[in-house]
Amino acid sequence: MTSPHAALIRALPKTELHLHIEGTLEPELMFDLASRNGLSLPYADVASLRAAYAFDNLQSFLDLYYAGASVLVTEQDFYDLTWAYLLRAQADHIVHTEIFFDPQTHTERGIAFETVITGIRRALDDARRQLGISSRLIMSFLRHMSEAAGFQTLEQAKPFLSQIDGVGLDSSEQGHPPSKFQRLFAACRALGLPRVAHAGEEGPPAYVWEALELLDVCRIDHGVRSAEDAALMAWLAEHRMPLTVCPYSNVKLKVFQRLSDHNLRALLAAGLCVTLNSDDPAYFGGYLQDNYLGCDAALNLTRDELLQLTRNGFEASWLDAADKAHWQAEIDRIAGQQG
Ligand code: HPA
Ligand SMILES: [Zn+2]
Repeated sequence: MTSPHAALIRALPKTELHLHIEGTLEPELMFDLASRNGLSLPYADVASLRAAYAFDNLQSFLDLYYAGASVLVTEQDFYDLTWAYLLRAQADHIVHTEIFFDPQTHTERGIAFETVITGIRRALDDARRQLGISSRLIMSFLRHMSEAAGFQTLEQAKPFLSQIDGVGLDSSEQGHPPSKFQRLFAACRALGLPRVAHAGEEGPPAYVWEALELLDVCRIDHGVRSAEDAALMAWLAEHRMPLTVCPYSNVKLKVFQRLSDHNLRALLAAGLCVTLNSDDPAYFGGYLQDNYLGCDAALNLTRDELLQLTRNGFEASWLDAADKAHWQAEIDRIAGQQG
C-alpha cells in the first residue's frame, strides 16, 4: 500500500509526544551495549531477537521491553540510546519531541537515577544545539509497582526536578487503575509538574475518566478505548483534551487487529485533539513517519486530516505560545506550497 500524501507528510514539521526512550532500543544497539557491558542476551543474534517481537498483548511486549533495557548500564549507554532516537527523529522531520523515561526500570537493577537522567539529558541538550530539535522530558511511573515505590522514585528525582518537565504513568494497565496513584500525582502537582497518563489503551473508559478526574492530567496517552463511552468522547472534544495515539503500537499489541480497523478517523471526526506517535518504535515496526504513511495508506486519510494531525501535535505540546504559533505558520506555509 502506498501513501497518497507521502510528499506532504515528509515535508511537514512534526511533533512526537508519546515515545518511550527505552522503546527506541534497536536490536543492533542492544547487542552492542550487551557486549560493551559484558552481558549476554538470551538470543543468538539480531535476527532471532527481532523474530521474538510477535506480541499477543501489552504484557507480552512489556516482558521483552524490560528485559531488553537491562543492557543499559552507563551514562554513555543512555546517551547513545537517546542520540540514536534523535537522529531518527531528525530524519522524520520531527522538530519537537516529548519523551518518556522509566527510571524504575533501571533503579530496580541498581542503576543510579543520576546515571539515567544525565545521559538522556545530555543527548537532548546536544540535539537542541546540533539538530535543532526541541524537547521535554517526562518521568514515567510504572503502574505495576506500588504507590510507595512511586513515592521513592519521586524522592530520588527531587535533586533533578529542574531537568524533568512532567510525569507520566505507564506499564501494565489492566488491574492498575489511575486511582492507585492519586496521592502520588497530587504530590507531583504540588511540585508544579504537569501530568499525563496512559489510559484506555487496554483498560476501559473508566480508567480515562479516573486519569482526568483523579490525576488531573493534561493529556491522555493512547485513550483509544474512549470511543466506547459517548459522554467521555463529548467531554474530550469539548475540552480539546489531547490523545497521544500510537497506531502501529495498537496493531502490534492487538488493540486493533489491522491498521485499517483503527479508530483514528472516528476520533478525529468527533473533534478530539488526536496526535500521532510511535510509542516504542524499535519494537513496533515503525517510527513516526511510518505511522503517518501507514495510516494514510490504510485509512485513506484526507489531506485536511493529515494537516489536522500535525497541527494537533503542536497544540497538544508543552511548547510555549510563540513556538506553537511559529510551527502552525510553518504548517500553513507548507500546506500552501503543496496545495
Ligand atoms: O504502550 C505502552 N503502554 C504501557 N506501558 C508502556 N511502556 C512502554 N510502552 C508502553
Ligand atoms: Zn506508551
